[in-house]
Amino acid sequence: MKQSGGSEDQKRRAGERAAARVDDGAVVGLGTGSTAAHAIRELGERVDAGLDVVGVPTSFASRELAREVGVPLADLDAVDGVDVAIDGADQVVGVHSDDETGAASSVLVKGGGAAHAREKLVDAAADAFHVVADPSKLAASVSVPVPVEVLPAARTVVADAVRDRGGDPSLRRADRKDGPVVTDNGNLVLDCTFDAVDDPRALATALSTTPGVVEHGLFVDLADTVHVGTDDGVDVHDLASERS
Ligand SMILES: O=C[C@H](O)[C@H](O)[C@H](O)COP(=O)(O)O
Repeated sequence: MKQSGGSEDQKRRAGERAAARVDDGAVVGLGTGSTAAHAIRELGERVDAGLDVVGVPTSFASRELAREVGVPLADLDAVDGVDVAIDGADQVVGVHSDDETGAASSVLVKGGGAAHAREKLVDAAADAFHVVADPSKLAASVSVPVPVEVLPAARTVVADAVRDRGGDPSLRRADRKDGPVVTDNGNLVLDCTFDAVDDPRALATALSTTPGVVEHGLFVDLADTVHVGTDDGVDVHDLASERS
């Protein structure tokens, strides 16, 4: 499921640039995935150099990495708010590296690592949500499967509901375990392929209102800034200012 055509250097540039924007004293949402990991490592370096931050992890993996690099941690319900979240994406729709189209709105597809439920919770709670990506993630429309985390007992009824909307749900299987991927929350993931997603907002609402769905991977208009690491720098798309 997890694929990215981007290079590690591109991801590192994006992650480091976003981490460089974190102010002293901030509560920081720590995203999941290989690109967000670069931001967490950079935050660790900055903590070593004296930066005072508290990280709110979005997954077992981001918690482990933050512990390893020395970023102090707190749970979401133990902080007064989240100042900034830094997170990756499997696809960033509506932002183009050549600025062919405006970036007044954006849709992210997340959940390639099955972390999207906690990611959405933390990213949406943040005053500023910085996405970190490489150019391979940019797309004109949603063209990757949409991950849907479901209660285990709901997998067949949610799969039926997805089919009713023209989607093709597939239970995510584990790589090195027989059976399905089980999320950090003890749930299952349906990867839902749609031929065309003409109205991502409508699909997001439909999925959110389907009983048994814990969370889906469509993040509509949540991102404030997208940092796209390139071969020689970082393209920064400030969506918040373009929306206002
Ligand atoms: O569940 C995982 C997350 O949504 C990740 O942020 C997303 O899959 C992107 O990961 P990566 O930066 O490794 O491509």
